[in-house]
This record gives sequence, C-alpha cells and structure tokens, in this order.
Amino acid sequence: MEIKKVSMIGMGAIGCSVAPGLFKALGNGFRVIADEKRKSKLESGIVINDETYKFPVVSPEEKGDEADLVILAVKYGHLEQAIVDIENQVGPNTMIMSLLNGISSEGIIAKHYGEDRMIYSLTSINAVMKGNAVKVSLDSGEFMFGEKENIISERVKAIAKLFEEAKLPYSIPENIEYAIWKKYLINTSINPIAAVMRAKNGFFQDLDSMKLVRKSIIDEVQKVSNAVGVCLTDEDCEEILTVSKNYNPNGKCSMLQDVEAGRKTEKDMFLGTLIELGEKYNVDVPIAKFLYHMISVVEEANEKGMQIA
Ligand SMILES: NC(=O)C1=CN([C@@H]2O[C@H](COP(=O)(O)OP(=O)(O)OC[C@H]3O[C@@H](n4cnc5c(N)ncnc54)[C@H](OP(=O)(O)O)[C@@H]3O)[C@@H](O)[C@H]2O)C=CC1
Ligand SMILES: CC(C)(CO)C(=O)C(=O)O
Repeated sequence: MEIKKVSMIGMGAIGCSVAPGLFKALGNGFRVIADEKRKSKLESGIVINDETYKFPVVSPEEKGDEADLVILAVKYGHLEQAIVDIENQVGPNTMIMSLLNGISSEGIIAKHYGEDRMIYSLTSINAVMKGNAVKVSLDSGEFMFGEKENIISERVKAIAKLFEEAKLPYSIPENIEYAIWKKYLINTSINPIAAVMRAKNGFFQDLDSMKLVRKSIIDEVQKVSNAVGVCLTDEDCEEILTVSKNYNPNGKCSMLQDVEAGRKTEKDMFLGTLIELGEKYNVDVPIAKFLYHMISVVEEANEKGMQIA
C-alpha cells in the first residue's frame, strides 16, 4: 500500500506543522480542502517558519478525486462542518486521521464515516499561529498514530513511510487509545489553566506551585480513566508534569491562542467530556467544573469586549 494523495482540512497551527513536509513528499498529491473564503487566503500564501507556502487547494464541492488519507486539523467547534466538507475526498479505501486534541473526535468522525476508516492519532507538537504566520519547531514533540486494535497493519506501515518521507517525527505507540488519554492528561492540566491565567508555556516549566494546580485536575482525569477502564497510572500522572519541557517557554497552548484571538475555546472537548464521563460513571470532578465555568467567563468577557486589567 502506498499513499499518493493526502487531503488536509484545517490550515492553522497544527495543519501548517504537517503541510510543508507532506507537500515536499507528495507535490500536488497533497491538497488542502478549503471553501472559497479560506481558499483566497491560502492562495495569497501562508508563512510557516518564515517561508511562504502556496499549497494546492481543493474545494469541498469537487468530486471524483478521492484521497488515500484525509487529515483533520480543525478546532473542535468546526469539526461537524469539517466532517461534511471532507465528504468528496473520502472514497471506498480512504483512511481518516484526526489531529484534534481530546478523546472524542475519532468517535464523532467514525459515526459519519465508519470505525474501519479511522486511524487513531495525536500530536504533542506545540505550534503558534498569528495572522497568516505559523511558528513551529518539529523538535517540540511528535505525531503518534495506530489502529484502534493496536496492530501494525499495512495502513499504519504506509502512513509511517509517508511520515518518514515527509520528515515528520512520529511513533507508533503500543496502545494508541492509552496514548491519547495521556495526551488528554496534558491538555486538561495545561490548556484551561493557561487560558484563564493567560500563562505562556514557561509557567508550566518553571513554577513549582503550578504543579499543585495541575495535580488537582490530573487527579480527576485519573479517576475518570479508572472508571472507563483506561487506568492511567500514578507514574503517568507524575511524568506528565515534566512533559512540556521541550516547548518554547514563550510559546502558547492552543486554548490560550483561542482566547487571545477572541475565538470560542475547545472547553467542551477537554472539560465538557470529562464532566459528562464523570456524570456517567459517578465520579466527582469539581475542579473540571470550576475550570469549565472559568473558561465560560473568559469567553463571555471576550464576546462583550471586556479587557483583562
Ligand atoms: N496549536 C497547538 O500547539 C496544538 C493544537 N492541537 C489541536 O489541534 C487542533 C487544531 O488546533 P490549531 O491548529 O491550534 O487550530 P487553529 O485555530 O490554529 O487552526 C484551525 C484551522 O482550521 C480552519 N478550519 C476550520 N474549519 C474549516 C473548514 N470547514 N474548512 C477548512 N478549514 C477550516 C481554520 O480556519 P479559520 O481560521 O478560517 O476558521 C483554521 O485555519 C485542535 O484540536 C487543537 O487542540 C494539538 C496539539 C498542539
Ligand atoms: C502543545 C500542547 C500540549 C500544549 O498544551 C497542546 O496540545 C495544545 O497547545 O493544545
């Protein structure tokens, strides 16, 4: 199996981390799915690490040229529309990979296109987008992917080959669902706190007191993981506290970028999901609820144009 055509939806911080490598590896076999408005922005060029790129664009309406692999890199609030927009790129053998954070996007996409198409994935790379410019260091993390059943299938091997050719750092974890939960532990204990405090990555690297704040939500995620049967260990919870050390201290997590850009955040994907699972499995998650409400305040203040002092 060889991957010759990849279509990607979502050319923000993460999409732009993957796109240059895939474009170099595949040439016009790499396409960005974009409607008219986004297409004209992309055609005027997108600046990634100071280099301007003009990627081939395909409209959601264009039919008859399906991709071998479709990659989604939109925010959670845009997922439903993106699922509709990728439709003409999905043929009988197309694989679908979601780089969205959180533990829920694969299940949502699978409801529309079927579980058998899904390749489970995550990225630990930290990228920042401002206007049409993205800064990313591929050394800050990697991409992880695998089959839900954790077999090294021909599909997984083909994606690994593609990522090698594209010079994108990757690994295939022993258990992809577990790896996605570990990433969820990172995000639930960094993103909402960073968004409320307007804290750059450095706050999560150099402040001992921040560890205590993070531990309170980490504890809730661990309890919920036990209830659903994923069972994150105490070692995972400790390890996660140091995992952000490779990030640029002046960099910002994606939720802080949302708040600063005046966008709605992914609070439902991170905290809403935890609250729902807590209710379902009878696990108390008061810190998740508190953070959820704090983010709602930040979003409402943004909407009403109220400034932080
Ligand atoms: N930034 C980071 O460091 C990391 C982010 N993530 C996760 O990756 C996902 C993407 O985040 P990030 O890249 O930061 O998000 P961004 O907001 O930077 O980028 C999302 C992009 O998707 C585009 N988009 C949305 N809907 C569509 C659509 N229907 N068709 C075409 N384009 C669309 C947006 O365009 P427009 O602006 O025009 O709406 C935007 O350019 C999130 O789930 C995030 O949590 C994971 C790891 C790290
Ligand atoms: C890079 C990292 C882990 C920072 O929290 C992230 O996933 C994000 O920004 O959403």
